[in-house]
Amino acid sequence: MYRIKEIFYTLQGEGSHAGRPSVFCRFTSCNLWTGLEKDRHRAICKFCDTDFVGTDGPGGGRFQTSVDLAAAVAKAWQGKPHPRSKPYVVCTGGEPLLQLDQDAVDALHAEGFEVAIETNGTRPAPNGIDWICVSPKADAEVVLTSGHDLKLVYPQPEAPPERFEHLDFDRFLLQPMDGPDIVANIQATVAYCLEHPQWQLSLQTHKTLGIP
Ligand SMILES: C[S@@+](CC[C@H](N)C(=O)[O-])C[C@H]1O[C@@H](n2cnc3c(N)ncnc32)[C@H](O)[C@@H]1O
Ligand SMILES: Nc1nc2[nH]cc(C(=O)O)c2c(=O)[nH]1
Ligand code: SF4
Ligand SMILES: [Mg+2]
Repeated sequence: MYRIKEIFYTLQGEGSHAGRPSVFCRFTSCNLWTGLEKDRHRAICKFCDTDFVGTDGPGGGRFQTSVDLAAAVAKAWQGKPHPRSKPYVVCTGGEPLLQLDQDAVDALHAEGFEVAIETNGTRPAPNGIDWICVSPKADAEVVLTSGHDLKLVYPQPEAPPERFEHLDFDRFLLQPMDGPDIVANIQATVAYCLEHPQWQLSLQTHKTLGIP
């Protein structure tokens, strides 16, 4: 059984696929925060911008089988078929790797999707995921040490970018931490990238665009 907060169609807002039409499948629950505001101060990850509690969002629910889940994702896709572009699903959360298993990846592929994931990197991934974005958190060990994007929210004083530079990723991105200090964080992120060109800026474009 898969517990899903919401399933929706939008543009990928962040990372190296920003702008790509995508179905977002947001898994309920995270291993680094309960998702409740009363617990935020003692969470391992304290800056989360997302509601991943429950199954009550648009398209959310409990899906008994991987085939049911993949069918719901396919139903959410609104793009016209094209020979050179597959439908694209981004599994996120919450922490998707608490639930996303080999069956679910295979069922999404069987529905014709290219499968992407946004993860905190603290759990191993099933085989065959087409695009892996790991976003490390200061106080949580990364076990998923290879993938496509390494997207670090910046600044996290206990997680400087140098700590991750040796990992096996195609791209290294810094994403300004949203919250009360967003203006200063954008400035600091731009300055860091200009000095360390192995890092590139990732903005959360969906927030500026006012889309989900
Ligand atoms: C909500 S998380 C869900 C996936 C997974 N749990 C993770 O942390 O990667 C999706 C993305 O949003 C980023 N994120 C969360 N809160 C943020 C914030 N306040 N500012 C910038 N990025 C944030 C995460 O680092 C991650 O890259
Ligand atoms: N448009 C859009 N792009 C995103 N990229 C990663 C997101 C996430 O919450 O994982 C996200 C999101 O919530 N919306
Ligand atoms: S690991 Fe991801 S989902 Fe969990 S609290 Fe942090 S940003 Fe939110
Ligand atoms: Mg988000």
